[in-house]
Amino acid sequence: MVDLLKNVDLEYLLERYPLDKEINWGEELSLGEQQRLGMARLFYHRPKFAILDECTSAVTTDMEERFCKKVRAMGTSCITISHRPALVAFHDIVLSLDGEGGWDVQHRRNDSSFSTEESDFSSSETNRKSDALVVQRAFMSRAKSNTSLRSKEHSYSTEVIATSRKVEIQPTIQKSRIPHLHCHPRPLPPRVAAMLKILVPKLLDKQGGQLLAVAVLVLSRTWISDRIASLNGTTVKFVLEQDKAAFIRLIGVSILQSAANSFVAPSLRTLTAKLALGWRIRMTNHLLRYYLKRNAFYKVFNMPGKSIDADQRLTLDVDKLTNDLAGLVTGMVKPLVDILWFTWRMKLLSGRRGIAILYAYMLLGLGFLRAISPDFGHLSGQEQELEGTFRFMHSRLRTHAESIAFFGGGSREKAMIEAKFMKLINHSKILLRKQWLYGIVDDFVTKQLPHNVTWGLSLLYALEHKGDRALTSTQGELAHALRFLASVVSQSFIAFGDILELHKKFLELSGGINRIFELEELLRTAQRSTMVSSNAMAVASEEIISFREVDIVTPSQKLLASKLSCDVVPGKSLLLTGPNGSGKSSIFRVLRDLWPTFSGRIIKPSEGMFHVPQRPYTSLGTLRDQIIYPLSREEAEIKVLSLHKDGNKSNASVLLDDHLKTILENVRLVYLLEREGWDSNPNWEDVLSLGEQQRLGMARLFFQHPKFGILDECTNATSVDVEEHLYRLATNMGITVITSSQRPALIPFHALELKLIDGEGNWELCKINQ
Ligand SMILES: Nc1ncnc2c1ncn2[C@@H]1O[C@H](COP(=O)(O)OP(=O)(O)OP(=O)(O)O)[C@@H](O)[C@H]1O
Repeated sequence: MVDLLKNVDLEYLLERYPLDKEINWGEELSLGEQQRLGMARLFYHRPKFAILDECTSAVTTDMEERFCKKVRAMGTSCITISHRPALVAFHDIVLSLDGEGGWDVQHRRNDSSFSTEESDFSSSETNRKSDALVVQRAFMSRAKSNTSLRSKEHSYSTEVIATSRKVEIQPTIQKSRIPHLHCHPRPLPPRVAAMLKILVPKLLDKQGGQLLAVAVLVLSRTWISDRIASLNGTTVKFVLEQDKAAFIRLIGVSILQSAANSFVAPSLRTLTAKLALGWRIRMTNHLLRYYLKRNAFYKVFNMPGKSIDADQRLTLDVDKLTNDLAGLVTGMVKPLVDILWFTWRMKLLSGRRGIAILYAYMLLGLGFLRAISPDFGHLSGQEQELEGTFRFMHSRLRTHAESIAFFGGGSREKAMIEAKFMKLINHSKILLRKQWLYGIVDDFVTKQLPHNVTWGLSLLYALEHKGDRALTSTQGELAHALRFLASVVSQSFIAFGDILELHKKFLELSGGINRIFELEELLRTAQRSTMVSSNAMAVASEEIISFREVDIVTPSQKLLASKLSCDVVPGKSLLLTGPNGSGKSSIFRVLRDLWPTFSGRIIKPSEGMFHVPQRPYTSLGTLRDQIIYPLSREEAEIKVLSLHKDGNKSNASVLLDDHLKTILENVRLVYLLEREGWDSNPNWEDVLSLGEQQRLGMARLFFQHPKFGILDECTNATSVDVEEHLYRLATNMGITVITSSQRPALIPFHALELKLIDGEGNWELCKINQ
């Protein structure tokens, strides 16, 4: 393993992460590091044939050539998909496709030149064909003269104008830095208070009305239960007295009561569901307000050493919590009302002694059950977390379906998904077992044993009852009273059971509340976490992007660039170079406030800066939405109107589409418009190639037309000529760019080069002399 990592220059990962540690590699490794890991995988498997699909586009050309040599030495035959002419030297056949059905195969001759076997390229019929021809020529000229491109690349000289102080690795200093997102978890009571503030901000609103209606319905249900209990006793009395007329009257009353009861129960259920829905809206809106502000979602997902399943918490957990809470309102009000009502009834029937016996039993039972109850809150919190991990495994599979399918990784993924599923199931089984055992004791104490208490109380009542037992009327009265007493006692015990149940529900709820409010607290902290040290500050200026003595530090506290200082003024673009993992994208993350600044000063425009990231992103929506992202159509129309200084809103839509069409022509994607039209809505990530997605990224830049463009290797899947064309366009439009790239062909478009030397803090700023 160590040798494999050495082969791809990743041995430093062993110092950072022990071999057996599970981390979120996708988030913690740079794209180049991930691609090198991919090559390590290839060297490990040593296959006879390998298909390499632009899998080294983010590593330097030198390293790519080194990999090709090693693959050859292993005796592996490759089919390589690439835009880099340098790789032709390692292949015997070149197949070029023009995307219009045309293709061309060239074979290597003995003298290393290539002969065309079959060609379908006619004199440029379409733009795409002419593009393909340019690419093909670039490949062939590279094959003929392997050095010609290099000599072109090296026709620029650089002059060092600033450099970092020599940085030695100082683990103790790095350890003492403050983590990127850090907050102290609060105890449960303040979290409950915060939740109540969100859910019930005032009593007199729609939700307050619903809450009141629930309380009224619960009261009426208790009253109806009491009446039914009383009727129960009265039936026996009338049966004993054989009073037919009274009996029929009683049946009439009973039917009316049953009808009322039928109305109350479903209404209560519906109102409770409405209450839950209302609370879900409030809670979700509250969380979304922080989640999608100032990129808090990024900070939460990129916490070092801790993975927060925010998606699960925002969706299923909030739903469960609000449903449980609404259920708790009836669950809490009902037993409390019941217990008060029936206590009063008990007092009338059996006096203080009866109540004392009843309460003594209840308190003892409650104490006993509390003592033996497992920590259901923690257990159900854990269950929700495991549920979240299981879902996450499936959503990862969906996101990376194509790569996994190419690797044939189905069975490995199955094993991993099954492992997570088993963990969830085992936990659920433990929880079920604990619930079952607790349920037995709970049932015995709250439902079974109370029968004996009822008997005891009935005996007490009968002993104290005065009257002639021989008389039928006395017997009837006694029978009525005893049945009523039995009903009252049993209702009291049901209420008592519900109160004990509440304890269990509270415990379970506390797990949900803790999960949601842990996220809420992190999101709030993320709003404030941009500047960490008191020395650090950000200043807005329209004309410059400047780093003054800024430390670039990863979330896992590794120093990448020490006291970085450099200025980018309009017209003087900056090229950022350095080996994979040296911190090029990290500088952009700090610039965009995704990672906090620990020291120094960053000066940047408050607007007029547009980032095109390394990994392309396609949003949901039409082709139009892709180009204008992140603006909405209305905002884009306003932008175009102001661009054309046209106040006529009815023209906006046509003007916008014309403008976007020109941009598509510029990035050579107009065939997408012909193929898909303006309004189709496919899943763009699936229907566009990586290079097409990258060109769309550049189309976004041209639409935004900012003063500064931050381009993070966002054209490395396009051919060199297209890349040069795109940069020429940006320069002509007056966009000053800060580019992270491994491609020397981009040097002419920049005035400065910032070299990150080793990813250990050292850097060098050079002036490019054209
Ligand atoms: N979220 C993170 N948590 C911890 N470490 C990270 C995180 N993101 C990146 N890193 C580490 O920081 C270092 C710099 O990463 P960065 O993405 O800036 O590299 P890069 O120079 O842009 O590389 P490439 O050329 O491969 O794109 C890498 O070693 C990477 O492993």
